[in-house]
Amino acid sequence: MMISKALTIAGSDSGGGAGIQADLKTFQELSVYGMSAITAVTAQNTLGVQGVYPLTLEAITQQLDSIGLDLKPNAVKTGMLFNSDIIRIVAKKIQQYSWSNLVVDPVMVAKGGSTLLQQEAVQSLINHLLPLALVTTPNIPEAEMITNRSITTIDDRKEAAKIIHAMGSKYVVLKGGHDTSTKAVVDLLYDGHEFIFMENQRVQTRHTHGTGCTYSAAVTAELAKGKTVPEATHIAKAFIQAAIEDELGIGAGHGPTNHFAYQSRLRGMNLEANRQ
Ligand SMILES: Nc1ncnc2c1ncn2[C@@H]1O[C@H](COP(=O)(O)OP(=O)(O)O)[C@@H](O)[C@H]1O
Ligand SMILES: Cc1ncc(COP(=O)(O)O)c(N)n1
Repeated sequence: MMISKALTIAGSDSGGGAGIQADLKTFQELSVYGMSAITAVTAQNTLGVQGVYPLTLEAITQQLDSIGLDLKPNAVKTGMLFNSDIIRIVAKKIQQYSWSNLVVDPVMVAKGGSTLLQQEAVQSLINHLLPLALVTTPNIPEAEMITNRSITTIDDRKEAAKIIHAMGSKYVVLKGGHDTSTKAVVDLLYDGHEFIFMENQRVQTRHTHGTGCTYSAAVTAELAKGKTVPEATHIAKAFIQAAIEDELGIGAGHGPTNHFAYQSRLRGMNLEANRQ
């Protein structure tokens, strides 16, 4: 059996809703073999981030070498990278091992406000990582940081997507979760030529911890299986919508999304179809 393989290079979330844990759960649900290189350990739960412990460059390099010298990921994603030294070493290893299908989720700030990428590292992300990206998936505040512009209108979003594309990312998904002014949640996909709007009903919930990680992991899993970027982002949007809608209600704060939901629904539909 030939199984598709995906690698996540990101931070660990002890609460299990975001970071490495969200990525591996998503890979598994989408039938992709998951691998991980951990950049930082966070002490985190649904109430917030209690501690951030970046790993040494040696530990990060060794994990990437262990994977690069043996296992060949079909797609790779980056999440929390924390500082510019980590970004530089990650970019170097991605090039050294010729890893393609790179999804860059430019994680900067946790939902509760804790810093997951130091301010001075944004320029390193632009210089070293975006030129390697097949897809970059900023939310609105991240796109504002990368482009140094404020984003309020749809035209602002389009302009920001163009700027990020010009920085070297072949596709840009500017996610719309942070724009609460409309009933729909609209993600904007840009390929350098045209804009595709991907839209779903906004779910009224506080349980959105790890939505960005889960979404970009789903894109990565589908790319690993050979899907195109428009196909992968379409499936990822359905995956995250199901994960937010079927909430688990875990924890006293901003709970995790439901990584089981997408497959449970598909199984349900298959059962229905078999009954007819
Ligand atoms: N309340 C919601 N209802 C439905 N989809 C959402 C909701 N919040 C976020 N999403 C979707 O989840 C993904 C992550 O969105 P976003 O919140 O913008 O990013 P991040 O989690 O990185 O801050 C996007 O595909 C977005 O459309
Ligand atoms: C280790 C880690 N990585 C990323 C996030 C961002 O989470 P979100 O996907 O909700 O923006 C997080 N809270 N913790």
